[in-house]
Amino acid sequence: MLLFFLGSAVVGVSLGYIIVCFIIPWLVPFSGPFVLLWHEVILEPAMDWLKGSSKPQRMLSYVQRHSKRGDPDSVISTIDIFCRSKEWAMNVGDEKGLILDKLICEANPSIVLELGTYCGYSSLRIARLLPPGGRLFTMEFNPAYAKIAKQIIAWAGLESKIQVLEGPSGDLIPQLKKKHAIEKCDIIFIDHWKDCYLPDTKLLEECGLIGKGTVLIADNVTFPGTPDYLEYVRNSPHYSSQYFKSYLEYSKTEDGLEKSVFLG
Ligand SMILES: C[S@@+](CC[C@H](N)C(=O)[O-])C[C@H]1O[C@@H](n2cnc3c(N)ncnc32)[C@H](O)[C@@H]1O
Ligand SMILES: [Mg+2]
Repeated sequence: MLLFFLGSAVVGVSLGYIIVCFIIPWLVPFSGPFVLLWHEVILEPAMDWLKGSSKPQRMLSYVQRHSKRGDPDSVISTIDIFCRSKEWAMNVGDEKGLILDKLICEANPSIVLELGTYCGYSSLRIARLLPPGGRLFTMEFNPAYAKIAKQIIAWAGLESKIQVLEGPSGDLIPQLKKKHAIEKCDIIFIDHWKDCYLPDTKLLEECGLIGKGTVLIADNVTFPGTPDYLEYVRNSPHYSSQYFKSYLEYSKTEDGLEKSVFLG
């Protein structure tokens, strides 16, 4: 009887070990829902509990230990290394990031608005490519994320180009013209919660912040997906829209960016 229990325990522990160490890591890169479930719902809370810190705090500390201060490219690649080798995070990431870089360079924007800052990864990607005098306004409603983003931005030396606006986009967008003297946005990078893409686009239109030539770049239009937003920009006579296929950040699941130019 004792032998039977001991044998079952050994088999159970071995099976658990194989699942945790081999099967899950093998599955994770291939399945989008699995990436989010494993990293955000299981691994992140476990790491928070074990380390007594949050993932953004661990990312900041990794950046401060491994990147060159004042060098945005070094900070960006250090965050990518952290996310590929340590902990997945919801940055636009290195693969879609290259597409984003190209779209920013093509538009040569003076005023960029970003919806969804998180730790400031995409803010750095965008701001480092702005022409002299160019400014990025980025909105974040989670104060803990905004605090880390400001520290990462300062570490990269880009604080003079980036203004982190704290609060819900729905409240901040109507204040942009008066409070920040913005006439219209040249580029809007949309990367906050997916059900906000469409209402915030319509709000930006109502507030006159989208004008002829404004380029909307929306992340994660395939995964997790933004069907109502895509339906709107792809069928509206006011937009010319194009899909850029890529992969969900730090994974092998298909995702992409949608570029939509406002035609007036
Ligand atoms: C996917 S993350 C942004 C990632 C970032 N753009 C990057 O690539 O590095 C989305 C962020 O948007 C924030 N967020 C979601 N909905 C928001 C809203 N309505 N207003 C302001 N921030 C929002 C979340 O707290 C989260 O930090
Ligand atoms: Mg995203």
